[in-house]
Amino acid sequence: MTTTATTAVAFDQVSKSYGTVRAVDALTLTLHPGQTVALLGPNGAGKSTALDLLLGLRQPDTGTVRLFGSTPREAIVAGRVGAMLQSGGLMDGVTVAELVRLACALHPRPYAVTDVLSRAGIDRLADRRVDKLSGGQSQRVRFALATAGDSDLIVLDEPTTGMDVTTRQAFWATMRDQADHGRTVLFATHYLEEADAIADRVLVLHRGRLLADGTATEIKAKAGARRITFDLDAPIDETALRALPFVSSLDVSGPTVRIRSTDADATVHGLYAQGSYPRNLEVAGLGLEEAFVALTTAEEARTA
Ligand SMILES: Nc1ncnc2c1ncn2[C@@H]1O[C@H](COP(=O)(O)OP(=O)(O)OP(=O)(O)O)[C@@H](O)[C@H]1O
Repeated sequence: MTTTATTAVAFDQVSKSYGTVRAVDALTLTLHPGQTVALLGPNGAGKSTALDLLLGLRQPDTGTVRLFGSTPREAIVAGRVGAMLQSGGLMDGVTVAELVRLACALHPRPYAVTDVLSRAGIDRLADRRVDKLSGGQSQRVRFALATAGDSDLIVLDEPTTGMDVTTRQAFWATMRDQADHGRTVLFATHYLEEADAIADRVLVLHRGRLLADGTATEIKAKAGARRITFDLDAPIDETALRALPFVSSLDVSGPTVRIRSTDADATVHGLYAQGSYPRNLEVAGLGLEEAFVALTTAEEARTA
C-alpha cells in the first residue's frame, strides 16, 4: 500500500493475537485528514486493540501501522496525535489545572491552558483535585488532555461514556470543529446514534476484521433490509407471516406486527396475496443500530 504524508492513518495487513484469540485480523485501512470516523463493533470485536496498535501502545504481530507516513511513536513524539482512552487513571494528588498544564507543557504545539480548560468545560474545576472528580468530570479532564495541543489526529475510545447530555453535545460540537479544521477524529463507540449523527465514515469491526466501511447511509443500505410495521385483526397467523417472501425477522405484539424484510415490496405484496388487510402500514429504512445488529448477526451466523 502507498502511504503518503497526507494519509492520516494507514493499517496494512495488521494482525494481533492474544494467545489463541485473534483480536485484529489482517486489517487494512486508510483514514484521510478532515474525516470524522466512528469505529463500531460488538464487545470483543477488537476496537480497543486496534486503537492501541494505532497509538503504538501494542505492536502488531504482522503488518504495519503508519501515522502521517511515520511510525506511531514518531507521530506522537511530534505532537501529531491526541488520545483519550478508556483505561488509565488520572494522576492522583494534583489539581485539574496542574494536570492540564503538564499536558500542555509536554505538547510540541500546545494551546493556552485557559483555552484547554474552557473548551473542555472544566474551568470551574481547575483547582479541584483529579481524584475527587465524578465519572463525567474525569471524562472531561481526559478530553482536555487529548486536546492540550494542536494535534492532527484525535483518537477517542468511548469518549462520552458517563457524560450527561449537555456535556456530550458540547463535546461533539468541539470535535466537529476540530474536523472542520482538517483534523482527523477517530472514535470508538457503542452509541450508534452518535456515530450516525457525527461520523462521516463508519467502520464496523467484527472479530478483528472490517465488516463494513462507508457512510452511515451506505452501512444502512448494506444491511439491505427494511422494517415493515402494521396492525392486523386477530387471530394473527405467525406461521403464515413468517412464510412471506424475504422476511428475515418477525415480531408480533398484540395487534402490531413488525417484520424485517430484504425486499419490502415483495413482502407487502405477499401479505395482500394471503388475503390479509394490514392497517397503519409503514415501511421504513433501518436505523444505524438495526443495520449494525443485522450485519453483525448475519456475520455471526455465516462464521458460526
Ligand atoms: N490483554 C489481553 N489479553 C488477552 N486477551 C485480550 C486482551 N485484550 C483483549 N483481549 C481479547 O481480544 C479481543 C478483542 O478485545 P478488544 O478489547 O480489542 O475489543 P473491543 O472491541 O474493544 O471490546 P469492547 O467493546 O468490549 O471494549 C477480545 O476477545 C478480548 O477478550
